[in-house]
Amino acid sequence: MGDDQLGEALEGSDIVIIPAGVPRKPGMTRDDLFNINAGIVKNLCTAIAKYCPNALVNMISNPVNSTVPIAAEVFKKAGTYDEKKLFGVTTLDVVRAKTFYAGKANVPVTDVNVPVVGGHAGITILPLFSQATPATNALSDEDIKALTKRTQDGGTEVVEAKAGKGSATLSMAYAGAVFANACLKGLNGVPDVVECSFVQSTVTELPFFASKVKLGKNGVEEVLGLGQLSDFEKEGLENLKGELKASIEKGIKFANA
Ligand SMILES: NC(=O)c1ccc[n+]([C@@H]2O[C@H](COP(=O)([O-])OP(=O)(O)OC[C@H]3O[C@@H](n4cnc5c(N)ncnc54)[C@H](O)[C@@H]3O)[C@@H](O)[C@H]2O)c1
Ligand SMILES: O=C(O)C[C@H](O)C(=O)O
Repeated sequence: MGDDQLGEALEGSDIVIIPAGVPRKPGMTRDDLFNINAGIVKNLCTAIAKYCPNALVNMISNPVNSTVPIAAEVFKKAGTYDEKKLFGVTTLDVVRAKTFYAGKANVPVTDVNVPVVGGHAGITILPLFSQATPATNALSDEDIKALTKRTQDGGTEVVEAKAGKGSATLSMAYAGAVFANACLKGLNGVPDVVECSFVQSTVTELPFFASKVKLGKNGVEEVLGLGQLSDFEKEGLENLKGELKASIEKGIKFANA
């Protein structure tokens, strides 16, 4: 298997999920994967532009905060870019936020929803527990801070537990399936399909940002706003912008070098 078979694998695809590349080892940040994964993603996106330019792309390969902008630049150069069709998969952050919230609030996880906005690395992952449903009074400010930190560090926790044998795989498979299924539902005209994703955005001044996105027959139907934030979340939002901006710019620069 290799580049020779890419055309055959991609032709006719409505959706392409990209999990290719190296995972972190303990002590690494997602950005430490940039040097290897940026080239892999660039190569795959060049092939997507050639063989299935209309497909929705679900980007899983890290660092997502940079690989999504790389993909956008590759598609722009090829003349195939459609901002409605490019998604950074941040569903695992939502899965984690839901799980940790359900445990602390003592509610069934299947009933829980928590939007997670920003990006997909460290402090750029911003769970909005003030908007979690079902609402609860059982959580103190300290609890919210701890849940936020655990959500932000969830990937690192797994990488450390696996001690050099990779990163989250089964939970990512679940999250990847949830997100791809939502995309397929949207393509098939199912109404009101909403998931968080890292997409081209005007929600903040940053060109890419994760927030709730309504999915439809052409991919993104609407990028939804942030809603009411708590003071803690407002502070988190301001604090993440510098790192997220730098990661986005790094991807754009790489793709145009
Ligand atoms: N977005 C997320 O939430 C999330 C979650 C988990 C993992 N990840 C990322 O997904 C990526 C893969 O992680 P993993 O744990 O599955 O790693 P893995 O090593 O288990 O799998 C990576 C796969 O990529 C393939 N690959 C390597 N180079 C390739 C190339 N040039 N072209 C095509 N395929 C290639 C390998 O053969 C392997 O099958 C990593 O970058 C990881 O950080 C992201
Ligand atoms: O943490 C990682 O390196 C993999 C992935 O991004 C995750 O959140 O589990």
